[in-house]
Amino acid sequence: MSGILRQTINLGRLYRPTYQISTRGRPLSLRPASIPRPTFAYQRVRRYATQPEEPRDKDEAKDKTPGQSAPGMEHLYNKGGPLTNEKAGASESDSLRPGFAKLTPEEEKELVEVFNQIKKGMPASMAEEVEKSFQKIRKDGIPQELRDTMDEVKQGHMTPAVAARLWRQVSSMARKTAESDINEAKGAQQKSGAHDPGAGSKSKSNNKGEDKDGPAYNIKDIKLDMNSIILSAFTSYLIYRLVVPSENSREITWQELRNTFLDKGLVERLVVVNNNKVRVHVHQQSVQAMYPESPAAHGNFYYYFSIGSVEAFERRLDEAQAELGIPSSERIPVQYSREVSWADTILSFGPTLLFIGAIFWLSRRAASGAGGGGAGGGIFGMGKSRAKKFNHETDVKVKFADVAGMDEAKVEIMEFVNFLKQPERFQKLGAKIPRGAILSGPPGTGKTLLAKATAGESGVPFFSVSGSEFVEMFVGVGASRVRDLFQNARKSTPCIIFIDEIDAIGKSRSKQNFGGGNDEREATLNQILTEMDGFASTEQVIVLAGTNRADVLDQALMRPGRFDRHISIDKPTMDGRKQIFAVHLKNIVTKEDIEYLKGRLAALTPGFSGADIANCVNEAALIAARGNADTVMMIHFEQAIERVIGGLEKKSLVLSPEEKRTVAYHEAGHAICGWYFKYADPLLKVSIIPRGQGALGYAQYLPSGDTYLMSYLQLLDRMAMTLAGRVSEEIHFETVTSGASDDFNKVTRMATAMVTKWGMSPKVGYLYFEDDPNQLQKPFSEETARNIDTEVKRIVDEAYKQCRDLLEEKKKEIGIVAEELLRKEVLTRDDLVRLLGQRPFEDKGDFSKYFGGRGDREGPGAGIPGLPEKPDGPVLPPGSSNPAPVVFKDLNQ
Ligand SMILES: Nc1ncnc2c1ncn2[C@@H]1O[C@H](COP(=O)(O)OP(=O)(O)OP(=O)(O)O)[C@@H](O)[C@H]1O
Repeated sequence: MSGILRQTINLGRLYRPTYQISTRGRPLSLRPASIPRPTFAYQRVRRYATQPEEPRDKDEAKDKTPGQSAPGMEHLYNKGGPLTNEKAGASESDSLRPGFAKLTPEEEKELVEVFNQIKKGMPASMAEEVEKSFQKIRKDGIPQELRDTMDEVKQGHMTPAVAARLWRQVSSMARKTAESDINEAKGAQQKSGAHDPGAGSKSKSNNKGEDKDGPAYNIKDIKLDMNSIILSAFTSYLIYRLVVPSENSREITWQELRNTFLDKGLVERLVVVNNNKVRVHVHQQSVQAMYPESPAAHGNFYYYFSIGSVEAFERRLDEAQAELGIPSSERIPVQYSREVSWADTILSFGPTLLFIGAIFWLSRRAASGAGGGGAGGGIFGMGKSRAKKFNHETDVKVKFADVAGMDEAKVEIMEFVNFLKQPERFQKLGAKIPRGAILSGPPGTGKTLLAKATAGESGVPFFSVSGSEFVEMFVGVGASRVRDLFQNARKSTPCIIFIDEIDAIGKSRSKQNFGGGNDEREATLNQILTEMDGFASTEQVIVLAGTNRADVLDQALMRPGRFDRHISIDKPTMDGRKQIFAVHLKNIVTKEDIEYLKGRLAALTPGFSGADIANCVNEAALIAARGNADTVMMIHFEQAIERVIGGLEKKSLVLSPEEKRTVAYHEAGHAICGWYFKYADPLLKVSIIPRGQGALGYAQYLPSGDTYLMSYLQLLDRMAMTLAGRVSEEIHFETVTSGASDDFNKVTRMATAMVTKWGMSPKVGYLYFEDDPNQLQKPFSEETARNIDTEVKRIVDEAYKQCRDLLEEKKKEIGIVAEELLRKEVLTRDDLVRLLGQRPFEDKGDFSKYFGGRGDREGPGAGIPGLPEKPDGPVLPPGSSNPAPVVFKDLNQ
């Protein structure tokens, strides 16, 4: 603004008679020197510093006729030169719109350049539009207020507020231009309508923008008008040019400055910028009078020259002024300024700003995701639920018929299906349907399958998500995903949500806080609780959740109104396994008698989960395919089962003859005990081929059925049988090996359970002690501890004695079996019958049915549920601590 003021004052001064100027003082604000000066001295000021020098003689005046270029600067604005203004005719400036200012020649030139640039490769129609816009700017100029702001920017006052003003003015200009175009078009139309009555009637409807034939205008047209967009772009470009002023200045040399401006008194002041550049501010009116075509005659232009050092520049300037005879009081003012360009500042702060901006943006996005939920919330959609939606028509094809062997669970869950199918049946009696059910059970028992089948039967969409998918490192994301999931579910009611592994988030809050809380998990759990509470009782959203650890779940989840039902799904029974085999055998090509096959396989696979069975069947098919068999045969199934139980055969592991011998006698000891103890499980197979992890030998026993109770005698027989490997080593070798450690582990656990849980020790009594590893203090006294230790030892010793007695007695038989084992590596039940004769006890039930009915009956309740075929305690090589698969694991639970 101050620049503009100064200009007007200068303008006024230029036309004042010289005497006025010489007698009247100048405004104080402009010239700080208030020292009284003689008129002479004042006039000298005019001549050298603020006014063009008057021609000393007429000849000189002739040389300086207006319209001439500054000497030495002709190349800049000669005819056709870059700064000439030949195109801007006087007639065009006459047609300026009120409030508009014309473009300067160099602005116009830049426009031409930009236009030529963007026209390249542009479709003809669009180029035409651009051309039109260009002509419009040339003709109309730009609004004066915009020009003022641009001048302000030029003076170096570019603040965010000025930038915002600029932008507003540019857009307003674009809008006004578009509006004027529209008005012109309307006017033209109305004019033509005046001659044509038909068209006139149409023009009425035009006002409402409803004319179907002619162009209709409304506010949308203005917003999207091509001209306005291009106009905006052009003007923005001009502003850019102003902000980056390289094009609005020209470098000159000291000589040029002297000859062209300094000597002629055209220099108003000099500004030393950043100690390396001097900006020359000239008396614009004087320059305009002397060199009308010079770009310096316009407000937006200045010359500059570079300097090596400020001192050298000052010296030179002093010398020059001294030469010109300028008195020291009237010398050209020199200012010193330090300028940092707007763009440079932004660039230097750029990385920091970018970083701060990125963090701000990310946190905003995360917060919006966490807080707002809804679709697409969160950082990269983080707050969005990852639940997979299955469409009941296309994706969920599972029906209850595909879920075998869990009849009770099916009955329980059937109620949900009925509710989803016929809600009114329940509602009319005022019944509230359970909100959800927790399906708990060991891995692979078909919890997900059952949930899917529920959706398949009810014919509703099914949202499946795992509990761990709610857990993320960002706080609030879990809760947000829960919200999103339930929101989506509500949109597709009736539907079923299935949250697998809910223990990942639903752990008891008091338990998980032990040793440090987890607020994120707690917030997620709270959100689930809230969402489940939030259902209206008529809302048909059923939430099913699966877990292997129902015991760790928060009680709040289990209360009525949330997961009202608790459906426990155990590993399948013999009958269940048969049914599951039947389901999976449907897809297998086999010529075996399916009825017999599924029975035998079920008998062979006690303790298998549904997933194990599915895997076994698939494995059998793979083995058959590997052997190029046409159909899958019994042998393939047996190999598959063995592989699933014992692991892969380790053919690469070569044992020394001594080690092999030890393993053979160890396994023979187990086999003999299994054969001659009444309550031992019937032996199916014994092998000394290393398998799986660290197991050097392997004996497979087969419980005749699913057993739920174990007698003292049964347990004792089993323990004796487990110790048989070590006892056999003791009897047949000089020394013993480390291979029986896993056997001892099992025996100890079994004996401890007998004493502390099953009330089988008269000395300890009928007490139950929880063996919680997190318990810091034992729940019994020192004396009881001592008693437990003594009793455990007594029971193990008893089992040992029983085993030793038998093996001493059957030393010869052990030798026979061991030598045969060394020869054949694998012995089946038939081999044992051949070597030892019929087992002295009768086999019963499924065993006799599916394994030839040979042998004798086995002891009552020989099997333990879930622990059927037992890879016997392995014989480990010395130094190895890797135990064989745990056999009696369930006894401790
Ligand atoms: N009762 C069953 N009838 C038929 N197939 C079954 C049954 N149970 C399990 N399966 C088979 O096992 C596979 C895995 O079962 P599913 O995923 O339902 O187990 P899960 O209990 O959810 O396991 P996890 O607890 O590990 O999530 C099923 O796809 C199916 O092939």
